Amino acid sequence: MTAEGMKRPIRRALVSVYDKTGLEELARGLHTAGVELVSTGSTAAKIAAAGVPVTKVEELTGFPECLDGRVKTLHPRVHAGILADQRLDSHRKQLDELGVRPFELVIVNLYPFRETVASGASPDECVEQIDIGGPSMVRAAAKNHPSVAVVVNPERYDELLAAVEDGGFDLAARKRLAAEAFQHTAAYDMAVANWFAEGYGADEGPWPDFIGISYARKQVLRYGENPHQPAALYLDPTGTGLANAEQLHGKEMSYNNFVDTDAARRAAYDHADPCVAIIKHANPCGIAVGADVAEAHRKAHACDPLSAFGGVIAVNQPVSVAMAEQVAEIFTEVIVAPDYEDGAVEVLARKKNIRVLRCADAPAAHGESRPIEGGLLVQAKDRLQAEGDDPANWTLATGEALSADELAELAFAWKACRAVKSNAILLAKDGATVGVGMGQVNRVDSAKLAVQRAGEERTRGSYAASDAFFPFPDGLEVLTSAGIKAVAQPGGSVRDEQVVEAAEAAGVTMYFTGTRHFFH
Ligand SMILES: NC(=O)c1ncn([C@@H]2O[C@H](COP(=O)(O)O)[C@@H](O)[C@H]2O)c1NC=O
Repeated sequence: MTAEGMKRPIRRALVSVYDKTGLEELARGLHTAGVELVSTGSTAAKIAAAGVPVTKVEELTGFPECLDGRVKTLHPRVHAGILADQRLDSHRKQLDELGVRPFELVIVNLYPFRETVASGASPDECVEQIDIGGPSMVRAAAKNHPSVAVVVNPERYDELLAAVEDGGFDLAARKRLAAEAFQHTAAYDMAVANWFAEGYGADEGPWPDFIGISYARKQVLRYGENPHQPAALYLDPTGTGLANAEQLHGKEMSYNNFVDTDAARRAAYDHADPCVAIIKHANPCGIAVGADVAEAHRKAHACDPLSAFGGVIAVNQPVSVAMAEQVAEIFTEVIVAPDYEDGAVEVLARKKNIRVLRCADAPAAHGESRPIEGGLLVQAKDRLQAEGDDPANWTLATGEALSADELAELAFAWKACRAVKSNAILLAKDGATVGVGMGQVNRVDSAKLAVQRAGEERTRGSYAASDAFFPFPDGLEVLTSAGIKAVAQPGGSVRDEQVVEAAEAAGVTMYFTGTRHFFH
């Protein structure tokens, strides 16, 4: 037998758990298998109440649990029992001399620090929930995995009982458990370190001097952006957002599906009315609002049906059966919505492959980050602001002031433009995009693309938005000569005067928003 396959029988276990899920069954099972149990305060009380013999830690240490539980297991009799390397004659001899008996199993889970912080508890209450003795035992047992098995997750109890009855865990299993244990304490410490950094660290503005990130693998993906790139999806500890969406139907999500679905949600949630965004390669090929989601979808799809083929659809409200019927007619990679009305998923499921996702959370408002070589860029999310994105705060740069309805049309174009990769020029009419020019390295080409996509008829009388100022009049002139009615742009170029003159000469209304929405 290989060393990896060698099992270590479990005779004595140390059990100290905050989360007591499954504890009684576990204790009974261990006892039946002949394992002696040693345990702390209320864990021991619960085991004893279940009629299972248990030794209290304080009987073992000869020292009372004290300081409101701050000191329970922090004792050499406990830690020598966990840390003795049973492969070494010298360690076994020392344990004998000291009268310490070894543990072969440690079962611990930690005080709920993260949950306590999330509950809005006071700093003192949060600090009290920083587990000290628990991580010490977990780390000690994980370090000593050649001799000790460590279990930190109640979901492993069934597996644990099966292993105990089967002669114990082999070394390979103890290594896996040790890896899980160190992940558990590392993620725990990361939460503590972040909390301290945010509250007590040397901040600069809102930026803590340390950001700890812990991710746990959710799934291995078929491949990454391209088939030769291996890829996987990891989850952060928030348990929210797209990465945690529930898949109701369809093929497994791919890397690109996730990227596009993220972009689609970003676009769809900018509008209060029922809104549908259709995304290809992280850019919108249609965004529209409507009286209901079915109408919004028809309008969004009409923007660019050619590009919408194989698109990713996000909706900001539950999908109706009527909308599902429409989507089922079009080849669609993914649809994501906060929910689905009765029967809608069944209609969508007529297409075998379409991935149907339910994600109840709106996209999070907190910061966003982007790794660069050797570092991480972090910024506040580009949300729509009260100023700048509210037409009430815009400045009329030239032309006739728009009516309230017309201004709402221009505001829709402005908001929709935020979801387009820079340089972005977007044309809209009747609460729907009609032409989107995205991702060009100059604004003139983006303008040309938007006009070309909209076509002559739809461009005439449309409402245009530019994600950043026009550095020269040329980009604007592409739009005005194609007949747009009005345009919203941040303003702020050194050549604003020339740009305003060009708009004036064309008889086009121009508003300065004062806010920029670059999106790279
Ligand atoms: N201080 C200690 O020596 C100590 N030893 C174990 N704990 C924790 O106490 C909890 C279990 O305590 P109880 O059995 O009293 O419910 C576990 O979450 C364990 O991680 C401790 N608590 C905090 O550090």
